[in-house]
Amino acid sequence: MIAMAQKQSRDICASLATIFFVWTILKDHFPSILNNYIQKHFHKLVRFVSPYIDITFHEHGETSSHNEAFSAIKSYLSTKASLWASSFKADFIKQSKSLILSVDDHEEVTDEFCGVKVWWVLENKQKQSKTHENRYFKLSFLRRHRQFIAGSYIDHVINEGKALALKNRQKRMYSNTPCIDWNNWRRWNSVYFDHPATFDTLAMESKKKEEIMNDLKKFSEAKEYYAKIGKAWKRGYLLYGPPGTGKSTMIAAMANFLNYDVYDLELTIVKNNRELRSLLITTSSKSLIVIEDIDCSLNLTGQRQSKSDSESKSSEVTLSGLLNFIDGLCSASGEERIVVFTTNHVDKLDPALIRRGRMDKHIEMSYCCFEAFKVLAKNYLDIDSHELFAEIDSLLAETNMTPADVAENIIPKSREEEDNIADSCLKNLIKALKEVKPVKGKEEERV
Ligand SMILES: Nc1ncnc2c1ncn2[C@@H]1O[C@H](COP(=O)(O)OP(=O)(O)OP(=O)(O)O)[C@@H](O)[C@H]1O
Ligand SMILES: [Mg+2]
Repeated sequence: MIAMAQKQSRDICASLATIFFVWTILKDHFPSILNNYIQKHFHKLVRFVSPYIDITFHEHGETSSHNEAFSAIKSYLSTKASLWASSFKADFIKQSKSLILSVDDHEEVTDEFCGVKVWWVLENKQKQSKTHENRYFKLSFLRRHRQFIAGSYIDHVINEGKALALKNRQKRMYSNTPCIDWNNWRRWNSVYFDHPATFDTLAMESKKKEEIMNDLKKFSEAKEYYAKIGKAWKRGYLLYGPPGTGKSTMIAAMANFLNYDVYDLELTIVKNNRELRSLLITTSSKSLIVIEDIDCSLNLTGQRQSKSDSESKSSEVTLSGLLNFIDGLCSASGEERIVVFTTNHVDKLDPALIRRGRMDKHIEMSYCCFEAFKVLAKNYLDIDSHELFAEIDSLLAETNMTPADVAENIIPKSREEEDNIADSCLKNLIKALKEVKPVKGKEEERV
C-alpha cells in the first residue's frame, strides 16, 4: 500500500518535473506578468501535490546573527555523516582527541528516529550582496509525519547536537591583559585552554575533593532549581591558603571537570567600574570567572590598591562596583557561571566580599598531608607504596610543606637517577623535610 502511494507520488513529481522543464524553455515567450503568475501558482501546485515537506535552518538569521539551531544540527549530523554521506569534511578537535566529521555541501544524509525516516542536506546559496554565503540545512520528511517532526524529532536533534558540541568544544582561557579596543578599554583576549590538571592529579584529601566535585556537579545540573527559587544560576568559590598549595591548579581542575571556559580577570589593570562592567557582560555562559589574589586587588575600604603606583592613578574600580557586577552578573548576560576568588590572606578581605551567597563555598588549600603526598608520588613517580612512605608520613605530620615544595623535591633531577628514581627522590624529600623546622602545634598534636 505504502509502496503504491510512493510510486504514485513519484509519478506525479516526474510529471511536474517534465512540465517545469518545458516551461523553462517556453517562459521567455510569455509577458513577464504572466510569467510571474504562472511561476507562483506552479510552486503552489508542487507544494500541494508533493508528499514531502521541507524545513530550512539557516546559518544566519535575518539580522545576520548566528543561528544556534544550525550549529546544533551540524554537530548532530556529524555522527550520521560517516554512516550515510560519501563526502564529508574532517576536523581534528584536540579536546576530544578525535576526528570530527561533518557533512559536505549538497551531500544527503538520511536519519531515522522512532521508525520515521528523514533526509538532511546542507545547501549553500550565494547572497545577492555576495559578501557572505548563506548556508542552510534542509530537512525533508513525509507530510504525514509533520506533527512528529515538529514535536519530537527537531527537539531530539537540537538537544543531542548541543550536548555533542559541548563535549567536543575546545575550552578557552580569556585574559584582559594585552588587548585594548577602539574605546580604549580593555577587552578579552583568548587562547586555547590546555591545562592538564584534573581532580585525579590534585593533591588533596580524597574526601574534600569528592565534596568539591559533588558540589560542582550539583551546580552544573541545577538550572531548573535556580529558576524555581528565583536565583541567578551562579556560584562563588573562595580558595584561600599559602602560596604553592594548589589554588590555581584547583581552578584548572574545576574547568576541566566542568568543561567550562576560564576568564582570568586582572582587576588591577581595569580602569573603572564601567570598564569592569563591559568586561563582565561579555563573558559567556559555562565559564569560570577568576580573580586571583583578590586581597592585592582591592583593599578593605573599597579603594583601589594597585600593584604599581602608575596603575593606581588610573584605576577607579571600587569594592561596591565589583560586588554589584558580581551580584548582577547572570541577570545581565546568560547564565551558569562560577566566580572564583583566590587569596593568600583570607583575614584581610572585606567580609562583604566573601559572605555566603556571594562566595558560597570557602575552600582552604593547606599544607601537604600524607594523603596529598600519595597523589603527588603517583603523579611524579608512578608509585602507590614504598618502604619510605612511613617515614614521610610522620615527617609531614610535623612540618608545614606545601604541595608545590613536595612536588619540587620528588621530581627526578638527573638522568643518573633513572635506575632507582623513586628511592632517590623520596630520600630527597625526607632530607628536605628534616631541614624544615617542625611546626610546634603539629608536634604537640602528635604527642
Ligand atoms: N594541591 C596540589 N596538587 C597538585 N599539584 C600542586 C598542588 N599544589 C601545588 N602544586 C604544584 O605546585 C605548582 C604551584 O601551585 P599553584 O600555582 O596551584 O599554587 P597557588 O596556591 O596558586 O600559589 P599562589 O598563591 O602563589 O598563586 C603547580 O604548578 C603544581 O605543579
Ligand atoms: Mg595561584
